[in-house]
Amino acid sequence: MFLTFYNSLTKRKQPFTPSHPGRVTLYCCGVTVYDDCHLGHARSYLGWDVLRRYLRWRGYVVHYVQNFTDIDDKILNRARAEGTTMAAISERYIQRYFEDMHRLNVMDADEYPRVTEHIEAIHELIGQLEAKGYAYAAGGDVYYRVEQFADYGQLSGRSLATLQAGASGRDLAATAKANPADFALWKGAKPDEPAWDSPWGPGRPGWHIECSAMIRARLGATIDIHGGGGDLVFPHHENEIAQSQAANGKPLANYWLHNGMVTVKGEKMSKSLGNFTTIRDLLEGRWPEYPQPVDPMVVRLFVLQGHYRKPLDFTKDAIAAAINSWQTLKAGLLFGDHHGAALGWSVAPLQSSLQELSLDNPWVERFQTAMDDDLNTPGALAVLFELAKGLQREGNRLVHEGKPQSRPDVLLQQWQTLLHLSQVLGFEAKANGTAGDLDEAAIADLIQQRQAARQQRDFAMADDIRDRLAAGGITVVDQPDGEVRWHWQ
Ligand SMILES: Nc1ncnc2c1ncn2[C@@H]1O[C@H](COP(=O)(O)OP(=O)(O)OP(=O)(O)O)[C@@H](O)[C@H]1O
Ligand SMILES: [Zn+2]
Repeated sequence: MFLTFYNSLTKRKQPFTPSHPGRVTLYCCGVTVYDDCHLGHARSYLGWDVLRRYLRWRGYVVHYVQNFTDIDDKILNRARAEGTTMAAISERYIQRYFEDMHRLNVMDADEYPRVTEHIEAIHELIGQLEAKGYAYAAGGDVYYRVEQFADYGQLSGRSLATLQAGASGRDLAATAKANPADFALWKGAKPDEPAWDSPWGPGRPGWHIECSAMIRARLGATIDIHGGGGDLVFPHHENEIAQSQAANGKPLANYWLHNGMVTVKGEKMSKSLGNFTTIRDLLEGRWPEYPQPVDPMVVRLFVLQGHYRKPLDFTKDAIAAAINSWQTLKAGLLFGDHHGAALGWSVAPLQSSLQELSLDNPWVERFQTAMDDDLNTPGALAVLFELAKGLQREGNRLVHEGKPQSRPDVLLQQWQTLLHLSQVLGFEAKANGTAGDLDEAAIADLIQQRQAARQQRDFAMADDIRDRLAAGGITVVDQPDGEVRWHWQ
């Protein structure tokens, strides 16, 4: 079995071979830090988190770098609106980025370079491009001369001729560009804007140059994998390639991976369209469609139930389905906590390492086959759900019939397999203390409210309360005699 990725550069699935055996260099474009992250961002970084976890699980040492764009018009506008500095805005949203990602159990990157820390490296790169004839200064700006780079369009498939035909005369008139397809490497300072000194006069870097400079500074000329959202293919990634390859004389990345968009009614979720839901609003019960706290693992499940390259529509139904699925998976993950003692297990949950799990374990094999196939997380999750459902059935037998069908050691192995494989996808269940957890008084209260709603034939309200209980891990069972029982899932 070998690992394959769909490479956007070659437009086909390819076996993965890193430049140095056993080691992987990975760079993913990071956020522009002017506001809270929405679910589109969550998808992107959850996706790369799983890529990274999976590479590690496959035995690679991964060096993962993700930038923060901390120089940008949007940050500047926000700073102006709040009467503060770009640095203060960036700092705030970098901290909030970490809070959000930690809640989603996204592992920290090895390095988080910022543009403001790489001004020198950017100057050096622009200087080299200029010396090689790929860049020219004009009107206080510096532009990349696209015509000079024969491979322009290799990633996006857009030819220079089409780009030129599509560019309006206005583009050219508004700047000092020689050709409408050229793009800014350095933007001359405008009055009242933060500016950095440079050999071309004061100003600030264009957007694309930052990634080329940071990749070279932190990871070298050629990296194994470059990731980012599909919306970045053109112009951002095309321009990264043009800059890096022209300056270094080597390819920028051997594999390009792009995630599909989170959409709302078919449109990309984005700040500019105003159709976004932030991660924290969803987790903290402020999404009007589902005004209850959502477990961060539900977000992870919502994302991973789709293949990373496909669009993913954010709807109430999709979240409700993920809530249900998480209850199943969580019950499986907590099987040992709930039933281990009754089964006479003495082994602490994660004591056995993966190596100790039998290699011909069919679940591990199926999981790996799915993930090796361009990170087929829906396929991998199907394996986890099969395990979780089997354990849940056995838990019920144990509770209701006094003993399970399978031997306790077989169940132990299944449970440990489930824990291990879930961790590869970043799923962890806590027995207590998750956002949705309720204490017994609150449960009794909600059950009473549900009964009252049912008596008033307000079934929508009754269902909402049952969902709220389910989100807290409680199953409500209506007895034929009208009694209501509940149990932890
Ligand atoms: N709706 C989305 N679905 C999936 N990925 C997204 C979505 N929106 C942004 N991303 C990805 O998140 C990463 C960070 O994006 P960035 O900070 O540039 O946001 P953006 O695209 O400007 O978003 P917005 O337009 O909402 O501000 C990029 O890789 C981008 O492709
Ligand atoms: Zn980038």
